[in-house]
Amino acid sequence: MSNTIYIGYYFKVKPLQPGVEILIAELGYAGFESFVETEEGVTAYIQKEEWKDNMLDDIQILESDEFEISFTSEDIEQTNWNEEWEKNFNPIIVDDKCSVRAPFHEKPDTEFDIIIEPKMSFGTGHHETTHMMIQHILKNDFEGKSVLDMGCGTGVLAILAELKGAKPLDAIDYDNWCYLNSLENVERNNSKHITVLEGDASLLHGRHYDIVIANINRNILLNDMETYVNTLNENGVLFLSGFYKDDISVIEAECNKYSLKLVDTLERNNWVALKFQK
Ligand SMILES: C[S@@+](CC[C@H](N)C(=O)[O-])C[C@H]1O[C@@H](n2cnc3c(N)ncnc32)[C@H](O)[C@@H]1O
Repeated sequence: MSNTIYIGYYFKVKPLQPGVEILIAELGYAGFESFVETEEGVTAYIQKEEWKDNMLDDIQILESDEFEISFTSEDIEQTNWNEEWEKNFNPIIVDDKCSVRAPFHEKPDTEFDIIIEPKMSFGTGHHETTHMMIQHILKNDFEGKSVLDMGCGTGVLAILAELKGAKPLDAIDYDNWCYLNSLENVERNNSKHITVLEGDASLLHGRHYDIVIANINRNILLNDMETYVNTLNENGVLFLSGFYKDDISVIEAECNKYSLKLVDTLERNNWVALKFQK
């Protein structure tokens, strides 16, 4: 193990749920790499050289009146993340049909069983947006469809889409950790039709899909929407998440510009996941 020094930020969150989930998502977007949840709060880690003094400025939940959040920080030696995860990562089951678990959990009795090496990537199914995207995939037809999972994190959504019969599939993430973790998970789940790529929307030129799944965040989605739409086949379907209920109008307006129609909305703890039809 290297001697990388991390800054560990320990946040106490009251009330814990759903505050802790929102906090983790916002810290993840800000650049924190790893999180360990306990019953009292969450410790967020970032490499010392990645830390910038203004990093907490955009964490909206810290300004919220709904939650009381205090934090302390300290320099720490690199932790064995897997060990920490093993202590704190519970399997999840979505709609009695799909389990997402780590290799060290017992196999549940579900139609779809996905094994994720948790490590540091987003996408263990615990976040509301991943949960709702799994629900969308479960209730839609993927048989024989070509699929793009943009911002794939652990690759969980692409893996489920393949289990539902989709092929071929591309899973793309601009983060090297997520790219490597997706490769590992694709192999572990024996997903034969998924190609994992490292990069962003600039990779999409000349590629076409029946279904595009993108659980990223409001600003990236707005910025890259035209590229997503151009990559979508006629009558294609676009699933979007990574933003709050309040953002629906701006996301829908952007989609309407390209004649995409909002046909289904899921909501969970103020987060939403939308289905658009081309
Ligand atoms: C909210 S996570 C979703 C992960 C996974 N798809 C899930 O549903 O759990 C967003 C992912 O998008 C990636 N990402 C953010 N901006 C991106 C961009 N411009 N292009 C590609 N990936 C991006 C992040 O690295 C992160 O893994």
